[in-house]
Amino acid sequence: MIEVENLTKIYGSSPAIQDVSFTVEPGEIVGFLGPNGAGKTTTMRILAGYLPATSGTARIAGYDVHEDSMAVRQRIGYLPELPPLYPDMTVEGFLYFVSRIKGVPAGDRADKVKSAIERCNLQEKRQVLIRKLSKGFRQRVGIAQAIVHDPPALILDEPTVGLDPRQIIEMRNLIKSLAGSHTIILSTHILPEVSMTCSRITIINRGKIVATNTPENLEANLVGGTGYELEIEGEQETILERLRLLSGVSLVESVPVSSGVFLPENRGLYRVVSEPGEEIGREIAAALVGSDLGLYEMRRTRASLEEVFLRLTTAEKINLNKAENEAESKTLESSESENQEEVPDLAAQNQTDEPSVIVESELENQEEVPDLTAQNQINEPSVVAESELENPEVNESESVTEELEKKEEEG
Ligand SMILES: Nc1ncnc2c1ncn2[C@@H]1O[C@H](COP(=O)(O)OP(=O)(O)OP(=O)(O)O)[C@@H](O)[C@H]1O
Repeated sequence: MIEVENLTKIYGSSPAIQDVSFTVEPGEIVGFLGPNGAGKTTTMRILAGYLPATSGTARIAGYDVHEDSMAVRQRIGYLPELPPLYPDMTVEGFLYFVSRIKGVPAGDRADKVKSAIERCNLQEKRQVLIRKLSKGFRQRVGIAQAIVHDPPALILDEPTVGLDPRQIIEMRNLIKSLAGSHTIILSTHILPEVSMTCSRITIINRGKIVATNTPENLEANLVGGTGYELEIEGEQETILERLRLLSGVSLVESVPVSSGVFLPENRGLYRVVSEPGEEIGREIAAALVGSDLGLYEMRRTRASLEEVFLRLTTAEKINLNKAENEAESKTLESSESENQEEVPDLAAQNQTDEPSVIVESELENQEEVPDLTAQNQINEPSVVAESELENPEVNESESVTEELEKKEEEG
């Protein structure tokens, strides 16, 4: 449904995104995750047809976002970081307005608006002026305007930004409820956002895709092998020796006991990591249970998604061993190149041999087209005067008034 290939955008001489490639399958929610300034908004705006790429292609439902921008806009709902709301309209009035400029036939508008209001749980705010709504409700109106024409694809840029924890949960549930019937790409810099809502994650850092996978696979792949933490009674050297003899084992070490944790005499903590792809749980248990060594605890460990994200976006070394971590934090001045070696090159698949990059001389003027007025241009060019495109803020109230007057005339 969404296919992005080698997308590059250069502002001046600085690339905001470089050779970005990913796909979103029909009905899927993909999280586009990255730290501030990684290039998420740039990518979202290119996908929504509001910003031309310097090179590369993006297609939605088979239509090129640049070449077939009108066809694309009819098939997407876009929630920008700052939703384009008209504060002097009521929720319902605004959604009617949007449905009309998005080309919903007059006879279908009432049903579409009602459905968007219900899906976004806005019934009680139907007649309330948008400027009187809380941030959370405004955000819901932002989603409602994105889905009111029932587009197959949704592009949501930081949909929970500025919401309180309860509103965030509501917003996540709303987004999840839209999956299946819509294909969704959701950008965020908040990790729990993607792990709770998305079936797949694409991680972007400094304008480049560094990983794309399910949350589970990201966790598993990055660690390489599977880790186990063990509490064993016996002589340390004997234990280490026996564990090292097991096949498929890449690392065996003793783990210092954290302060505040008490272990009886002659008992210690150990960590065993398998070779990539090896499953060694059975062998460990078989080697210890019934032997002269006492196995008191055995726990499988994995890197958390948070560790994966940090590793991919800061090139920090994942180290599951707390003691090593503490020691290492003192000597974190390890060279950048060393760190880079430790980050798996998951992005390699996205890189071409000859990245073609065209520097644009003129940057901003072709991009700052506001959402609603741009839609107007497509479907009903007469609704918004050209001057509004140049100065949307000044003319916003004018166009709203015009719209309200028209609505009054209509009925
Ligand atoms: N209009 C612009 N002109 C010049 N540089 C820009 C422009 N918009 C974005 N950039 C730069 O491009 C890079 C990517 O910005 P972008 O807004 O896409 O990142 P982001 O991941 O959405 O960040 P955030 O999470 O902070 O919103 C940043 O370095 C930013 O400073």
